Amino acid sequence: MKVVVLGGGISGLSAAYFLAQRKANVTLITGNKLGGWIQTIRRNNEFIETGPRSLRPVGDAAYVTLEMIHQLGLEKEILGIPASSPAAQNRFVYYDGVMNNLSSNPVAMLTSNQPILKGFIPALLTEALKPKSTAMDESIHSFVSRRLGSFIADNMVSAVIHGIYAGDTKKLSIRSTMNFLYNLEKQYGSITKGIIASMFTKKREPYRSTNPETQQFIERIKQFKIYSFKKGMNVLTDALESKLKSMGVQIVPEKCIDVQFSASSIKIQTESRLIESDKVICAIPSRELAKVVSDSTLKEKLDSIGSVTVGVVNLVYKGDVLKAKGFGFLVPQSEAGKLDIIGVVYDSCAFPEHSLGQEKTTRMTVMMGGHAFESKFGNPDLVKKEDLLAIAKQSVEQVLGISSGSLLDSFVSIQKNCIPQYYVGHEDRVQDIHNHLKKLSNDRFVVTGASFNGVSVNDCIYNSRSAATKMSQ
Ligand SMILES: C=Cc1c2[nH]c(c1C)Cc1[nH]c(c(CCC(=O)O)c1C)Cc1[nH]c(c(C)c1CCC(=O)O)Cc1[nH]c(c(C)c1C=C)C2
Repeated sequence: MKVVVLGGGISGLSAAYFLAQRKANVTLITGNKLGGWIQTIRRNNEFIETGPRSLRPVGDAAYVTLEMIHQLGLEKEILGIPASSPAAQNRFVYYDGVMNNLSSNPVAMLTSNQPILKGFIPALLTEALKPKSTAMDESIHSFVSRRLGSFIADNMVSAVIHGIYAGDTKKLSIRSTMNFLYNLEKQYGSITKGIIASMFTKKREPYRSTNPETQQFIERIKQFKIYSFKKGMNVLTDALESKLKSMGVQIVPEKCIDVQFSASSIKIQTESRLIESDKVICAIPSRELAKVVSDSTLKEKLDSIGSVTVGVVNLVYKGDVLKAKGFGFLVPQSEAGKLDIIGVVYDSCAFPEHSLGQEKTTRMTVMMGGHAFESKFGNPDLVKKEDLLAIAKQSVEQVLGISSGSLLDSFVSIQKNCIPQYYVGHEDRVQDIHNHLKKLSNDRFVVTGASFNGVSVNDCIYNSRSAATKMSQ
């Protein structure tokens, strides 16, 4: 069976891998950026990441990722962060002019007297008395305000959503982004009642590898809170590329410029060739696919899935400049008038091994814009990188009390449309796209990737595996 995979990011690479494992004849059309958003850069003595920088080893999707990592022979390349590390324990939210610690220890957090936790315990206690909504979907902000009050929605939840989607809680769907909370209300009438009830319900068996050695490896890595690789995240995409070559996958480093559906096959036009295939797994962003299909209804549906741009500024300071160690800090939407950044990851706290020099350095990544990119900084194509650098530097130095003379290196990237946004109604929109594609291609063209069903690297790999299983039947 001949299958074409579109997309050279983690979704495309892993879809090609799972198909090749299932003995399909695979052609992978990667475009010119293998690895997609995963890009590690070695600068002087530091590895810096401009995209995803760590993985979480929790849940079925994570276990599938770990199984693949083991099959790729990367077990010795892993850098794990134990639960005792400050990077695993402390996540800060900059609110009301101070750093609030959303510590991984819930008792320590709830008994602390931090401004962001004002009214949190009473809100939790009264949540169970609030009526259940019958709406099929609503915004995160509306859901959280209804159940826990607008203070928690505006501050704590807005900060957390900045740290995952760089998105606007008033537009994002509760059903598609925080499905566990949505389901608790639907099933038990309340989040708190649902949490208590689920403590007494039997849990579904987690995903297990059929290979005992692989399962042992998964159990070992599960002990970490997060992990990366000794030479950064590109270790994973590079290993996939090498493996695909050794499995006989044909890699075409060209862009797809046209897709035609016909009764018997699908025709993919790249910059220099026309490839005809029985089946296609499309793992490029929804809006990119919209540009290369001619069916106007499909185009419109694909274009309705939005995305946001994030300005990513990597900074390297001389010495240890962080007074409080942790994963980093987030800035809620309520602080947007005071600070022009949405979050900062303290990379050197999590992965000190990514600094190779003799002298101590502090590496951090400042995230800017997201849903507010255009209103804050203007058109992403016209924004000057030096302006973003100046804002990022000034913001972290002010908030963290760092002396400006200690900056050793910086790197700015503008990641245009890097995070898909699951707006209210996303679930129906995605179903509509699947149904339409089914009609057009008789189930021979499926879409996967971060635009549809989960933005994390683990979700992308898991969904690519499901698509590969479906296509190889
Ligand atoms: C400030 C911006 C961002 C930071 N990370 C991301 C953005 C936009 C991107 C991102 N972060 C997470 C995911 C999902 C993948 C996953 O591994 O689950 C994505 C796409 C994970 C995540 N990061 C934070 C939270 C609460 C989560 C959810 C899962 C978890 O609990 O680990 C917090 C967080 N993100 C950033 C910072 C600075 C931060 C906390 C201090 C940066």
